[in-house]
Amino acid sequence: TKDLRPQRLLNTVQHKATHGDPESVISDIDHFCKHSEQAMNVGDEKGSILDLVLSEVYPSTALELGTHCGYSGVRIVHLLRPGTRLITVELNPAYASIAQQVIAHAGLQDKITLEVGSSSDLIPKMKDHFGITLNLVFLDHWQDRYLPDIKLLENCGLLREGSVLLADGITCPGTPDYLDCVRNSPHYESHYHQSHLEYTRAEDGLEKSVFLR
Ligand SMILES: Cc1ncccc1-c1cc(O)c2nc[nH]c(=O)c2c1
Repeated sequence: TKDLRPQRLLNTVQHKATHGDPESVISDIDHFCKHSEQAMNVGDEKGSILDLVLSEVYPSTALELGTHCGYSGVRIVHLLRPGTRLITVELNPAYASIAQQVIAHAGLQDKITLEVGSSSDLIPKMKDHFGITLNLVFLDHWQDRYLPDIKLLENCGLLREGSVLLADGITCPGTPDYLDCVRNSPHYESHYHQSHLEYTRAEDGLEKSVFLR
């Protein structure tokens, strides 16, 4: 049966959040997820760590893997300089449709390119299509894809010295093979920001890894 939570989340954003106001979209989604039902967005606690890393990196081009309902995409673009472009990739067309409407409600549709499809298909097309290297990659799609996708990003020449990878779900659901790589490879400098699984008391955190080339 179709998961109706994303539609209910969109309804609450469209009825409660102020059109064109990203902060009200973010706080409305947090309120909905805290008081109504669980969702797979990064949430307010880990979201503050995302904000902190973003303010340090201040990327001009960013890639997000795993759009879900658009919460973190809105959070990322809202903080960045006007010329910044975010490419966000979502495999599930139903989620992508919800996210597109959430992003539009926040008034950020001109700054966010939403690509529907698998990261492994879309990443190889990014160099030609966008002709850029990425300052920031936010990994929030599926933990089994984190490691293969960063290898793909490296091989496609999309990372440069200083590119920052920020990965969600490090402890819950957990990404052991990815962690082993970024923490032990000489090509990455890694740091774990401990936090909690969105809207719960379970431990989780974000891993920030700088690509050293
Ligand atoms: C929903 C949930 N319940 C219990 C444990 C973890 C999760 C959970 C939370 C997230 O933020 C996720 N983000 C991207 N991809 C995921 O698979 C995912 C899973």
